[in-house]
Amino acid sequence: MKSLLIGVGQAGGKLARELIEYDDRMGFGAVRGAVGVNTAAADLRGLPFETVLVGRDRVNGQGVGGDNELGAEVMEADAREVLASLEGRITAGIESIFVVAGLGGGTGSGGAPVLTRELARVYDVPIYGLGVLPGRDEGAMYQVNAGRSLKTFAREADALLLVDNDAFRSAGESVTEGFDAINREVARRLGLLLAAGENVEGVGESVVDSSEIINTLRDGGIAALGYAAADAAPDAEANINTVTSITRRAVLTGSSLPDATDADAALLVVAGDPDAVPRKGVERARRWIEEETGSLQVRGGDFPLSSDRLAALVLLGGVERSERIQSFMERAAEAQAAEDGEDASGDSGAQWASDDLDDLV
Ligand SMILES: Nc1nc2c(ncn2[C@@H]2O[C@H](COP(=O)(O)OP(=O)(O)OP(=O)(O)O)[C@@H](O)[C@H]2O)c(=O)[nH]1
Repeated sequence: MKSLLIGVGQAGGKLARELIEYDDRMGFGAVRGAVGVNTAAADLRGLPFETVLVGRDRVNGQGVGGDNELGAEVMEADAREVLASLEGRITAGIESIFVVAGLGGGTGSGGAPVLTRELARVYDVPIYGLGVLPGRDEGAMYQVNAGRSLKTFAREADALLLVDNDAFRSAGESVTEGFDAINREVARRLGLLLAAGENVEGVGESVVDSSEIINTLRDGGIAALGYAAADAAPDAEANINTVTSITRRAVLTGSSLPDATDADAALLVVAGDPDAVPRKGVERARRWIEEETGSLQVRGGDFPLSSDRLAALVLLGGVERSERIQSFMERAAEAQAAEDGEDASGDSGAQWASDDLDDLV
C-alpha cells in the first residue's frame, strides 16, 4: 500500500525516519516519502526529508513544551503551510497517508489530530494515524495529554494504529533508552504491512493487497499490529505448527498494543517463501484469531518473500473495547482528576465513552 508519512513532533519525525529507512533497506518501495512537522526547529534538523516549522510566531522554533492545546492551535493556524508542502506528493499512486505522532507531548499530541482533520478535507485516500501512548512511568502530563489526544485523533482519522511505549521494553530499560528499539519494532511491523499490500507480481493465489488492509480498518477506531517470526522448514507440511504458533505470539506477545485482543476485524499476513507456507496452518491460525478476538471478519493472505523464516503479521481493527484501552483511559482520567484536585475513583473503565477527558478540538 503506497503511503506517504507525515511525522508530527519529535517522536513522529523519528518514527517516520525509521520507517523510511526500513522500507529502503528492504527495497520495498511502499513508503513513497515523508514530511516532518514540528514547533521545535532543533528536532527537525537531521531528518532526511522535507520539514515544516509551524508556530514560528508563537514559540519561535522552541517547541510547545508539552502544551498540547497550544500544539493544536498552532497547527490550526499553520495547516495551510503543511498542506502546501504536500503538493505534488499525493500523486495518483498514493493509497494512504499516515500521520505519525507521540501522544504524550505537545506538538504531536495536539497537532496530529488537527492536521488529520485538515487532510481529510482535501484528500480522498484514507488518512490513518500512528500514535504512541506514553509508558506507565512517564509523568501525569503525558498521560493526560495522551488521553485527550487519543479520543480526538481516533475520531478524526480513518483509523488510529496505536503503539504502547511499554510494549517492546526489555527488563530494566527505561522508556527513553528503549526508544530506538521500539521505533525499530514499529517500523518493521508497519513497513511489512504496507509492503504486503503492494501486491507482488506473479505469485500465489492468496497474496494480500491494499484493499484488505483498508477493509480491516474500515470501521475506524483503534487498531493494533502484532508480529512474530520463526525458522521455517523447506516443506510446507512441516510448518503447520510454526504458523499457528507465530500467529499466537504475534497477537499475545508481539503486539504494538499488548492485551488488546477483542477486535471487530483482523487481517493475518503470513510472510515467507510461498513453498513453505502451509494452507492448513494458515486456516488454523485464522480460526484461532476468530476465537481469540471474537471477530468473524478475519481476512488472510500471503506475502511472498525469499527467506528461510516465516513471519506472521496480525492487524486488529476496532480494539477500543479492549481492557488495555480501558485501563489506559482510566490512568489518563486519574491523572487529569489529580491535576484538577478531584477524585476519579468512581470511574470504572468507561472512560472511552465518557467526557471526563475532554476532546482536544
Ligand atoms: N516510541 C517513541 N516514543 C517517543 C520517542 N520520542 C518521544 N517519545 C514519546 O512521545 C511523547 C512525547 O512526545 P514528543 O514527540 O517528544 O513531543 P512533541 O510532540 O515534539 O511535543 P513538544 O516537545 O511538547 O513540543 C512521550 O510520551 C515520549 O515517551 C521515540 O523516539 N519513540
